[in-house]
Amino acid sequence: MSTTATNDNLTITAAGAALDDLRAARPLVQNITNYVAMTISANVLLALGASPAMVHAPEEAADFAAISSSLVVNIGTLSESWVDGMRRAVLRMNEDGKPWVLDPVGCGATPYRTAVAVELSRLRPAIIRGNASEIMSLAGASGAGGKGVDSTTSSDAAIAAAQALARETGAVVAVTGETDYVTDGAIVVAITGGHALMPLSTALGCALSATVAAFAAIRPPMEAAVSALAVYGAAGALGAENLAGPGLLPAALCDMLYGLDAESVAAFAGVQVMETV
Ligand SMILES: Nc1ncnc2c1ncn2[C@@H]1O[C@H](COP(=O)(O)OP(=O)(O)O)[C@@H](O)[C@H]1O
Ligand SMILES: Cc1ncsc1CCOP(=O)(O)O
Ligand SMILES: [Mg+2]
Repeated sequence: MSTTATNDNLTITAAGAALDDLRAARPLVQNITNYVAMTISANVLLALGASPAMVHAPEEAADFAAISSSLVVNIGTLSESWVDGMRRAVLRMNEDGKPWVLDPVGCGATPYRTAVAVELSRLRPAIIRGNASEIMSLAGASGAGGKGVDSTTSSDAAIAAAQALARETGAVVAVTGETDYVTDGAIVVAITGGHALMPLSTALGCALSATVAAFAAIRPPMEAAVSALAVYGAAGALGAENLAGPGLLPAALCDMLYGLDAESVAAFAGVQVMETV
Protein backbone atom coordinates (compact mmCIF):
# COMPACT_ATOMS: atom_id res chain seq x y z
CA MET A 1 0.00 0.00 0.00
CA SER A 2 1.34 3.42 -0.93
CA THR A 3 1.32 5.95 1.91
CA THR A 4 1.00 9.20 -0.01
CA ALA A 5 -1.53 10.29 -2.59
CA THR A 6 0.05 11.77 -5.69
CA ASN A 7 -2.02 12.84 -8.68
CA ASP A 8 -1.03 9.52 -10.27
CA ASN A 9 -3.09 7.76 -7.60
CA LEU A 10 -6.12 9.98 -8.19
CA THR A 11 -7.35 8.44 -11.43
CA ILE A 12 -10.14 6.19 -12.61
CA THR A 13 -7.56 3.46 -13.27
CA ALA A 14 -6.33 3.71 -9.68
CA ALA A 15 -9.96 3.39 -8.51
CA GLY A 16 -10.36 0.12 -10.42
CA ALA A 17 -7.13 -1.23 -8.94
CA ALA A 18 -8.27 -0.22 -5.44
CA LEU A 19 -11.49 -2.21 -5.95
CA ASP A 20 -9.46 -5.33 -6.77
CA ASP A 21 -7.28 -4.79 -3.70
CA LEU A 22 -10.31 -4.26 -1.48
CA ARG A 23 -11.81 -7.59 -2.57
CA ALA A 24 -8.48 -9.32 -1.89
CA ALA A 25 -8.10 -7.74 1.57
CA ARG A 26 -11.74 -8.22 2.77
CA PRO A 27 -11.33 -5.67 5.59
CA LEU A 28 -13.46 -5.78 8.74
CA VAL A 29 -15.33 -2.44 8.84
CA GLN A 30 -16.95 -1.33 12.09
CA ASN A 31 -20.11 0.72 11.58
CA ILE A 32 -21.59 3.02 14.20
CA THR A 33 -24.46 4.07 12.00
CA ASN A 34 -28.13 4.92 12.14
CA TYR A 35 -31.17 2.64 12.31
CA VAL A 36 -32.21 3.55 8.75
CA ALA A 37 -28.82 2.77 7.20
CA MET A 38 -27.77 -0.44 8.91
CA THR A 39 -29.05 -3.07 6.46
CA ILE A 40 -28.17 -1.27 3.22
CA SER A 41 -24.72 -0.34 4.58
CA ALA A 42 -24.01 -3.97 5.52
CA ASN A 43 -25.28 -5.23 2.15
CA VAL A 44 -23.21 -2.69 0.22
CA LEU A 45 -20.07 -3.67 2.15
CA LEU A 46 -20.69 -7.38 1.61
CA ALA A 47 -21.33 -6.85 -2.12
CA LEU A 48 -18.04 -4.95 -2.34
CA GLY A 49 -16.15 -7.77 -0.64
CA ALA A 50 -15.69 -6.24 2.83
CA SER A 51 -16.91 -7.59 6.20
CA PRO A 52 -19.37 -5.25 7.96
CA ALA A 53 -20.25 -5.23 11.65
CA MET A 54 -22.70 -2.84 13.31
CA VAL A 55 -21.30 -2.30 16.83
CA HIS A 56 -22.11 0.85 18.80
CA ALA A 57 -22.62 0.02 22.51
CA PRO A 58 -20.24 2.02 24.74
CA GLU A 59 -19.43 -1.22 26.59
CA GLU A 60 -17.82 -2.80 23.52
CA ALA A 61 -17.27 -0.10 20.87
CA ALA A 62 -13.56 0.36 21.69
CA ASP A 63 -12.86 -3.37 21.94
CA PHE A 64 -14.43 -3.84 18.52
CA ALA A 65 -12.41 -0.96 17.12
CA ALA A 66 -9.30 -2.84 18.24
CA ILE A 67 -10.09 -5.72 15.85
CA SER A 68 -11.44 -3.61 12.94
CA SER A 69 -9.46 -2.35 9.96
CA SER A 70 -11.52 0.84 9.72
CA LEU A 71 -14.59 2.51 11.22
CA VAL A 72 -17.45 4.70 10.03
CA VAL A 73 -19.17 7.01 12.52
CA ASN A 74 -22.57 8.22 11.34
CA ILE A 75 -24.72 10.49 13.54
CA GLY A 76 -28.04 9.88 11.73
CA THR A 77 -30.02 8.66 14.75
CA LEU A 78 -27.77 9.81 17.56
CA SER A 79 -28.39 9.80 21.31
CA GLU A 80 -26.03 10.38 24.22
CA SER A 81 -25.18 6.71 24.78
CA TRP A 82 -24.43 6.24 21.09
CA VAL A 83 -22.21 9.32 21.11
CA ASP A 84 -20.36 7.82 24.09
CA GLY A 85 -19.74 4.69 22.00
CA MET A 86 -18.55 6.86 19.09
CA ARG A 87 -16.02 8.70 21.29
CA ARG A 88 -14.62 5.45 22.69
CA ALA A 89 -14.32 3.82 19.25
CA VAL A 90 -12.59 6.77 17.59
CA LEU A 91 -10.13 7.18 20.45
CA ARG A 92 -9.17 3.52 20.08
CA MET A 93 -8.79 3.85 16.29
CA ASN A 94 -6.59 6.92 16.78
CA GLU A 95 -4.46 5.12 19.40
CA ASP A 96 -3.95 2.25 16.97
CA GLY A 97 -3.29 4.52 13.97
CA LYS A 98 -6.25 3.18 11.99
CA PRO A 99 -8.59 5.28 9.81
CA TRP A 100 -12.15 6.30 10.57
CA VAL A 101 -14.73 8.19 8.54
CA LEU A 102 -17.26 10.73 9.83
CA ASP A 103 -20.70 11.13 8.20
CA PRO A 104 -22.23 14.26 9.81
CA VAL A 105 -25.83 13.36 8.90
CA GLY A 106 -28.19 16.31 9.33
CA CYS A 107 -25.49 18.65 10.65
CA GLY A 108 -27.16 22.04 11.00
CA ALA A 109 -30.66 20.66 11.64
CA THR A 110 -30.49 20.94 15.46
CA PRO A 111 -27.97 22.46 17.89
CA TYR A 112 -27.23 19.04 19.47
CA ARG A 113 -26.54 17.36 16.12
CA THR A 114 -24.30 20.21 15.03
CA ALA A 115 -22.39 20.23 18.33
CA VAL A 116 -21.74 16.47 18.13
CA ALA A 117 -20.66 16.70 14.48
CA VAL A 118 -18.26 19.55 15.31
CA GLU A 119 -16.83 17.65 18.31
CA LEU A 120 -16.27 14.47 16.27
CA SER A 121 -14.76 16.41 13.37
CA ARG A 122 -12.05 17.64 15.79
CA LEU A 123 -11.13 14.08 16.83
CA ARG A 124 -9.02 13.47 13.72
CA PRO A 125 -11.23 11.56 11.28
CA ALA A 126 -9.26 10.47 8.21
CA ILE A 127 -12.18 11.42 5.98
CA ILE A 128 -15.42 13.39 6.40
CA ARG A 129 -18.16 12.55 3.84
CA GLY A 130 -21.43 14.45 3.65
CA ASN A 131 -23.87 16.18 1.36
CA ALA A 132 -23.43 19.86 0.51
CA SER A 133 -25.64 21.30 3.26
CA GLU A 134 -23.95 19.11 5.92
CA ILE A 135 -20.42 20.00 4.84
CA MET A 136 -21.19 23.73 4.62
CA SER A 137 -22.86 23.68 8.04
CA LEU A 138 -19.95 21.76 9.60
CA ALA A 139 -17.53 24.25 8.06
CA GLY A 140 -19.54 27.15 9.52
CA ALA A 141 -20.19 28.51 6.02
CA SER A 142 -23.16 30.76 5.29
CA GLY A 143 -25.97 29.56 3.02
CA ALA A 144 -25.72 25.89 4.00
CA GLY A 145 -29.46 25.33 3.79
CA GLY A 146 -30.52 21.77 4.51
CA LYS A 147 -33.86 20.09 5.13
CA GLY A 148 -33.39 17.58 7.93
CA VAL A 149 -30.95 15.03 6.53
CA ASP A 150 -31.35 16.19 2.90
CA SER A 151 -29.27 18.79 1.11
CA THR A 152 -30.88 21.87 -0.43
CA THR A 153 -27.58 23.09 -1.90
CA SER A 154 -25.49 21.89 -4.82
CA SER A 155 -22.15 20.25 -4.21
CA ASP A 156 -20.54 22.82 -6.54
CA ALA A 157 -21.46 25.55 -4.03
CA ALA A 158 -19.76 23.62 -1.20
CA ILE A 159 -16.24 23.24 -2.64
CA ALA A 160 -14.72 26.21 -0.79
CA ALA A 161 -16.34 25.09 2.49
CA ALA A 162 -15.00 21.56 1.97
CA GLN A 163 -11.48 22.95 1.46
CA ALA A 164 -11.76 25.11 4.58
CA LEU A 165 -13.05 22.16 6.63
CA ALA A 166 -10.19 19.98 5.40
CA ARG A 167 -7.62 22.59 6.40
CA GLU A 168 -9.23 23.08 9.81
CA THR A 169 -9.59 19.39 10.72
CA GLY A 170 -6.74 17.75 8.80
CA ALA A 171 -9.30 15.36 7.30
CA VAL A 172 -9.88 14.67 3.64
CA VAL A 173 -13.37 16.00 2.90
CA ALA A 174 -15.76 14.44 0.38
CA VAL A 175 -18.86 16.45 -0.54
CA THR A 176 -21.40 14.63 -2.70
CA GLY A 177 -24.25 15.51 -5.02
CA GLU A 178 -24.68 15.52 -8.79
CA THR A 179 -20.89 15.84 -8.99
CA ASP A 180 -18.80 14.63 -6.04
CA TYR A 181 -15.70 16.52 -4.84
CA VAL A 182 -12.83 15.32 -2.68
CA THR A 183 -10.25 17.66 -1.17
CA ASP A 184 -7.40 17.71 1.31
CA GLY A 185 -7.63 21.50 1.40
CA ALA A 186 -5.26 21.90 -1.53
CA ILE A 187 -6.08 19.44 -4.30
CA VAL A 188 -9.72 19.23 -5.41
CA VAL A 189 -10.82 16.14 -7.35
CA ALA A 190 -14.18 15.95 -9.15
CA ILE A 191 -15.86 12.57 -9.50
CA THR A 192 -18.74 12.05 -11.94
CA GLY A 193 -21.15 9.12 -12.07
CA GLY A 194 -24.17 8.26 -10.01
CA HIS A 195 -27.80 8.91 -10.94
CA ALA A 196 -30.53 11.42 -10.07
CA LEU A 197 -32.52 8.58 -8.44
CA MET A 198 -29.86 8.09 -5.75
CA PRO A 199 -30.97 10.87 -3.37
CA LEU A 200 -34.52 9.48 -3.60
CA SER A 201 -33.53 6.23 -1.90
CA THR A 202 -32.79 6.64 1.80
CA ALA A 203 -29.40 5.91 3.32
CA LEU A 204 -27.47 5.55 0.06
CA GLY A 205 -25.25 8.40 1.28
CA CYS A 206 -24.73 6.54 4.56
CA ALA A 207 -23.82 3.35 2.67
CA LEU A 208 -21.41 5.45 0.59
CA SER A 209 -19.68 6.63 3.78
CA ALA A 210 -19.36 2.97 4.83
CA THR A 211 -17.84 2.29 1.41
CA VAL A 212 -15.36 5.13 1.93
CA ALA A 213 -14.36 3.49 5.24
CA ALA A 214 -13.78 0.17 3.46
CA PHE A 215 -11.43 1.81 0.95
CA ALA A 216 -9.70 3.70 3.79
CA ALA A 217 -8.62 0.32 5.14
CA ILE A 218 -6.49 -0.28 2.03
CA ARG A 219 -5.57 3.18 0.71
CA PRO A 220 -4.47 6.58 2.12
CA PRO A 221 -7.37 9.02 2.64
CA MET A 222 -7.36 11.01 -0.64
CA GLU A 223 -7.05 7.92 -2.80
CA ALA A 224 -9.55 6.00 -0.65
CA ALA A 225 -12.21 8.70 -0.94
CA VAL A 226 -11.73 9.21 -4.69
CA SER A 227 -11.73 5.45 -5.37
CA ALA A 228 -14.81 4.83 -3.22
CA LEU A 229 -16.80 7.62 -4.86
CA ALA A 230 -15.82 6.50 -8.37
CA VAL A 231 -16.70 2.85 -7.70
CA TYR A 232 -20.00 3.77 -6.02
CA GLY A 233 -20.84 6.31 -8.73
CA ALA A 234 -20.26 3.72 -11.46
CA ALA A 235 -22.40 1.12 -9.67
CA GLY A 236 -25.15 3.68 -9.07
CA ALA A 237 -25.21 4.76 -12.71
CA LEU A 238 -25.30 1.17 -13.90
CA GLY A 239 -27.85 0.05 -11.32
CA ALA A 240 -30.30 2.87 -12.01
CA GLU A 241 -30.07 2.55 -15.78
CA ASN A 242 -33.29 0.63 -16.42
CA LEU A 243 -35.27 1.29 -13.26
CA ALA A 244 -38.75 2.83 -13.20
CA GLY A 245 -38.07 4.60 -9.88
CA PRO A 246 -36.00 4.46 -6.68
CA GLY A 247 -37.67 1.40 -5.11
CA LEU A 248 -35.36 -1.29 -6.44
CA LEU A 249 -32.24 0.89 -6.51
CA PRO A 250 -30.60 -0.42 -3.28
CA ALA A 251 -30.79 -4.00 -4.58
CA ALA A 252 -29.59 -3.01 -8.07
CA LEU A 253 -26.71 -1.01 -6.55
CA CYS A 254 -25.56 -4.05 -4.55
CA ASP A 255 -25.78 -6.28 -7.63
CA MET A 256 -23.69 -3.82 -9.63
CA LEU A 257 -21.08 -3.44 -6.86
CA TYR A 258 -20.81 -7.23 -6.69
CA GLY A 259 -20.14 -7.61 -10.42
CA LEU A 260 -18.19 -4.40 -11.06
CA ASP A 261 -14.79 -4.53 -12.76
CA ALA A 262 -12.20 -1.87 -13.56
CA GLU A 263 -13.50 -1.46 -17.14
CA SER A 264 -17.04 -0.68 -15.93
CA VAL A 265 -15.70 1.76 -13.33
CA ALA A 266 -13.90 3.61 -16.14
CA ALA A 267 -16.96 3.49 -18.42
CA PHE A 268 -19.55 4.73 -15.89
CA ALA A 269 -17.58 7.14 -13.67
CA GLY A 270 -14.94 9.84 -14.16
CA VAL A 271 -12.14 11.32 -12.05
CA GLN A 272 -10.67 14.76 -12.75
CA VAL A 273 -8.09 16.64 -10.66
CA MET A 274 -9.37 20.23 -10.74
CA GLU A 275 -6.86 22.39 -8.90
CA THR A 276 -3.85 22.33 -6.62
CA VAL A 277 -3.55 25.33 -4.32
N1 LIG B 1 -28.29 14.44 -8.84
C1 LIG B 1 -27.45 13.40 -8.70
N2 LIG B 1 -26.94 12.80 -9.80
C2 LIG B 1 -26.09 11.77 -9.70
N3 LIG B 1 -25.71 11.22 -8.51
C3 LIG B 1 -26.18 11.78 -7.38
C4 LIG B 1 -27.05 12.90 -7.40
N4 LIG B 1 -27.34 13.24 -6.13
C5 LIG B 1 -26.67 12.38 -5.34
N5 LIG B 1 -25.97 11.50 -6.09
C6 LIG B 1 -25.13 10.41 -5.59
O1 LIG B 1 -25.79 9.81 -4.50
C7 LIG B 1 -24.85 9.35 -3.53
C8 LIG B 1 -25.23 9.89 -2.16
O2 LIG B 1 -24.94 11.25 -2.14
P1 LIG B 1 -25.86 12.36 -1.48
O3 LIG B 1 -27.28 12.22 -1.94
O4 LIG B 1 -25.19 13.66 -1.75
O5 LIG B 1 -25.71 12.03 0.06
P2 LIG B 1 -26.74 11.97 1.24
O6 LIG B 1 -27.60 10.75 0.95
O7 LIG B 1 -25.90 11.79 2.45
O8 LIG B 1 -27.52 13.24 1.23
C9 LIG B 1 -23.48 9.79 -4.03
O9 LIG B 1 -22.86 8.69 -4.68
C10 LIG B 1 -23.80 10.89 -5.04
O10 LIG B 1 -22.82 10.97 -6.07
C1 LIG C 1 -33.87 9.48 6.87
C2 LIG C 1 -32.89 9.50 7.99
N1 LIG C 1 -33.22 10.02 9.21
C3 LIG C 1 -32.24 9.95 10.08
S1 LIG C 1 -30.87 9.21 9.47
C4 LIG C 1 -31.59 8.98 7.95
C5 LIG C 1 -30.91 8.36 6.80
C6 LIG C 1 -30.19 9.37 5.99
O1 LIG C 1 -29.52 8.75 4.94
P1 LIG C 1 -28.74 9.55 3.80
O2 LIG C 1 -27.95 10.62 4.48
O3 LIG C 1 -27.87 8.54 3.18
O4 LIG C 1 -29.77 10.09 2.86
MG1 LIG D 1 -26.33 11.61 4.38
